[in-house]
Amino acid sequence: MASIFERIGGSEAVAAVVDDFYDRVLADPLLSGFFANTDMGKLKAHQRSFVAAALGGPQTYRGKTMDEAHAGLGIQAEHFDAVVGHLVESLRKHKVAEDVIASIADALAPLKAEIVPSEVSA
Ligand code: HEM
Repeated sequence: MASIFERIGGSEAVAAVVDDFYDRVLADPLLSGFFANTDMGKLKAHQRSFVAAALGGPQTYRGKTMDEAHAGLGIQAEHFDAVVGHLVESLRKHKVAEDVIASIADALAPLKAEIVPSEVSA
């Protein structure tokens, strides 16, 4: 059974999706502010890491946990959903099949709880 990575079309197709996704996130006024102080190299790495998480690829990232990396940034559910929405649009643009897109969205869903702080009432 082909991996999601293979079903998208391998590294070239994935690179094209990452570029398109990156442009969409930066062009979205809801999201661009989060990355205002992030340099471009780091931002590219961020989008690759996001796509890698979506593809369930080998976990090569050895940095902070997702909740440590995003603590204090004020990321809300709507921001997480908007980022996932841009990825879905990029995948559609590159003619990825809808069932593959659905698997990708499923793979990202569990990260939402780590990245969006829960609303704990004081
Ligand atoms: C599956 C979802 C995501 C993954 C896998 C992911 C991954 C990462 C990683 C690996 C880092 C770097 C941590 C470090 O410096 O050690 C990071 C930082 C960051 N992430 Fe995410 N992220 C995700 C979702 C989001 C979302 C939804 C937003 C905002 C809308 C966001 C905004 C940021 C920002 C602003 C930083 C700090 C960048 C900087 O250092 O300037 N991330 N993320």
